[in-house]
Amino acid sequence: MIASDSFDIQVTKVRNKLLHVCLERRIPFVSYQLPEKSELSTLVQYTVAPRKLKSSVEITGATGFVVAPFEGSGAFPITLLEPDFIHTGNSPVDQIIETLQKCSLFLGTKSESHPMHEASSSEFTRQVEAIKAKIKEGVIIKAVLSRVKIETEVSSIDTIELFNTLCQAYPHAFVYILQMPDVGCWIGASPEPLLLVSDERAKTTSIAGTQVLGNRMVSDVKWNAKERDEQAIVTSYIENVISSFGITNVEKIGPYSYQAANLVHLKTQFEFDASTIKPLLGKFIVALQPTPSVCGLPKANAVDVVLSVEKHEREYYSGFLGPINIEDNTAFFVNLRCLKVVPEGFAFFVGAGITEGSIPGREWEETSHKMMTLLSVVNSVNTSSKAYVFSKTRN
Ligand SMILES: C=C(O[C@H]1C=CC=C(C(=O)O)[C@@H]1O)C(=O)O
Repeated sequence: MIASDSFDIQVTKVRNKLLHVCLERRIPFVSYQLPEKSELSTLVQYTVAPRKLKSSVEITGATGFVVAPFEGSGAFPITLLEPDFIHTGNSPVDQIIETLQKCSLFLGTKSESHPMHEASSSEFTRQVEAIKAKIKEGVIIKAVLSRVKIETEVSSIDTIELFNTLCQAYPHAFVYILQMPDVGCWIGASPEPLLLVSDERAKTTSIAGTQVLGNRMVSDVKWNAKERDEQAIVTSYIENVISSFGITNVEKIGPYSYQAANLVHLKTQFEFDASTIKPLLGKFIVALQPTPSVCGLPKANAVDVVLSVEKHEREYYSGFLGPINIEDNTAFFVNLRCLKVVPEGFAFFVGAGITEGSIPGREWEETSHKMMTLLSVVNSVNTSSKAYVFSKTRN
């Protein structure tokens, strides 16, 4: 073993200890890995419960970590964790663990469990047809249809180990685990930045159009008209939002093929001077979100169609989340490729963009492939933990 490996193992062990105490004591926390950054950050709030915001507009000037639902209904509040403690790298945890072990403030937090409806493939087909009918009527030009799948065979999985494995498997994604009152415990590996703000520059992206990569090189992937249309809808929406804020000199790159785990998407990136949006951060996010990559167009009609067609609550799936002003990072991601820990096991949330050219069976398959981003890692962790339990019982 080389020295840096043993250092990493030590760092992970220390962080695991901290995260396990937070989980056990139901203390609000988030641990995350930003894309292309190997160092993780863990934020813990143990003195008071995280703040509920009435609107994402309130995030302007805030410091902490925000989690916002797909749609701002009361049952799933926009939540801002304002950390009492931040852990990065190998900083010591013994003292904070001692404090957290004595913290009983959140032990009575009820488990955030809402009944969830799993659509069958025939129900999904009917829903795709219902959306296509709305497109024909001219009510919308695109809507994203999502579904939930609950995996029950996961009781032997340690969620912290799952999170660590996801961090290693997906260094280009935003990987997180979080637990907050009224939000619950969520784990994800999002490929979609909503807004990244550094000192001087801001970046946003349009992602839509999906294929399974398989054995191909990313550069060999060819896109058909339906996929290009789907991506163009998201791109033009984002361009309109940017220009409605009077932002000029926008550098636009794409659309180009972009690998996200087992999949490839079409992506367009926009970069511009951050000074205009910094004082209007919340307003800008409200204008961007939910983008047609998770909702549809026109936005208000698409929200209505999605809410009337889907039989489950999206909760925090397809909302956004990320740090604000934490260690110089303000980085929001669309909450995709995610799961919620529920009493029955893990609830996976996935969706696909429906346009007039959509074929229901293909859209169902696409959602199944999207689910594999997390499910393949869940299965690998599950197999290794079952093998461990088996070898322990035999010895
Ligand atoms: C809605 C999801 O993906 C979005 C992001 C990339 C490509 C998408 C698509 O091709 O439909 C979706 O817009 C999801 O992963 O649940």
